[in-house]
Amino acid sequence: MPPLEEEQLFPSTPGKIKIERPAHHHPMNRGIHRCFASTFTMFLWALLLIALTASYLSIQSFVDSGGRYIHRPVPRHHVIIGGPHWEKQIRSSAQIHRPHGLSVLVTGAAGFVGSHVALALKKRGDGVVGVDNFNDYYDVSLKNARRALLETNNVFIVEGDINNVRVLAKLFDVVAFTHVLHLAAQAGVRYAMENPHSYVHSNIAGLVTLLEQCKSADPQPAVVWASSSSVYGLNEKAPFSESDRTDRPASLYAATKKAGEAITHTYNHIYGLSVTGLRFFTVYGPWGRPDMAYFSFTKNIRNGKPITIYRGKNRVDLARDFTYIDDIVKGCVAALDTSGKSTGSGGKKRGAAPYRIYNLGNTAPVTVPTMVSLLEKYLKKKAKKRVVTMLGNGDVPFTHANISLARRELGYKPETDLATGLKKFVDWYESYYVDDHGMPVNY
Ligand SMILES: O=C(O)[C@H]1O[C@H](OP(=O)(O)OP(=O)(O)OC[C@H]2O[C@@H](n3ccc(=O)[nH]c3=O)[C@H](O)[C@@H]2O)[C@H](O)[C@@H](O)[C@@H]1O
Repeated sequence: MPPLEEEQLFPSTPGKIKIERPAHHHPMNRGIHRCFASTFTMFLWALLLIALTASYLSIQSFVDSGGRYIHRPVPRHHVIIGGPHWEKQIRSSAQIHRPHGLSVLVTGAAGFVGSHVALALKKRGDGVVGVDNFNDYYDVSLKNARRALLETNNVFIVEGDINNVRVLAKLFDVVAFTHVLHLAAQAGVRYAMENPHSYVHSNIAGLVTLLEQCKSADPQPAVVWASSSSVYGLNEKAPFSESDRTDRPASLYAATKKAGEAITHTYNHIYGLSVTGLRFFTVYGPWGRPDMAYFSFTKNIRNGKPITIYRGKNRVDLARDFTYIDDIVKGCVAALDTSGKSTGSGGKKRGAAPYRIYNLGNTAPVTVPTMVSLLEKYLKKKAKKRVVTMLGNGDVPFTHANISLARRELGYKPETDLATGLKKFVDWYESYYVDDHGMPVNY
């Protein structure tokens, strides 16, 4: 959260109360008036005291709860935003090296999808600047390793939260971004039951802060952002099409993504921002997220630890339309290339701008136990399985994307099946988690 200004913390209400002068100055009136005035003054002081105590308590509880529910950003070193050296790094990172290239601000650039897309854009000659708060939701050293990879490719990641107005304003001061690829978010479906406020902080408040910056920018960038397959919630019609119902989310995570779709629509409608929402379907692959099942199962199987496999109602296996990262990268890049321009500038709309939503899935759901047997095969080790029926934890029984719209309008065509993609993941995992002598390490 940006720091609150002093005026917001201590509203100057007392100074704004106007005390009317009495019309008569009769001594008795004066006595009554003095008595009344001193009672009134005491009353005012009491009010002031109560107001100050209340605002102190509410600030205190805000600060307290903030410390608990918002993931702690873990800076690598003292972060300085601004100054000639910083600006030089940003400009160099944003430099476009091909005709008609893009200049893209990638939020969540140290994340799984963010780091992959940032690299792909840079490699084809686009300008890319990242922003990421490096929070400790999962292993920060993995985020730092992704950052190191990006830095060797001249992609600079600014350490900052998307809720930080000053960081965003500074970035837009230095670079006229043509596009924003907004991937920073609190991810994870079931974790929303443990830490609901972190979802509101990043997926709602952070999104609005970013959109405010985008709408005021001149020129306005086009915005492409990560929604989620989870918005389909209790939808049972398969495969899931973009026009299907999305008003019955099964988790708070899904609800914040659905809210994001509504929020981005208002910025498109009022300010002429070009908006594309991408509904990702369980993205996996090398450099992935350790909180996801395929990743944590790999770790546990390799370390001989048990894994828990959730099962749905009537002992039905859960299934996911697992989508490989390289396919998702192509979908993101195509969405950026076809986004169309925002029409507004400096907060004023000048005409209608595109508002689009696409499924980016694989169209081939696979059950969780099948995913586990593939891992067992590649790791050459049997999993110690614990199967539990898990209801009401935010999970949906299956996901299955209809990708006709993305195929038609983005040329999106997933090419990697789960067996091939998981093999690539396990190969990466086994090369990443080794010591200096090439021996496997537990992390
Ligand atoms: O497609 C999406 O929209 C979402 O995909 C994933 O969410 P999820 O499909 O729940 O991915 P995992 O957490 O990797 O779970 C995959 C499957 O494994 C199951 N699972 C998970 C964890 C576990 O310990 N055991 C287990 O059986 C889950 O119930 C689920 O069916 C991502 O985590 C979300 O960020 C993303 O938005």
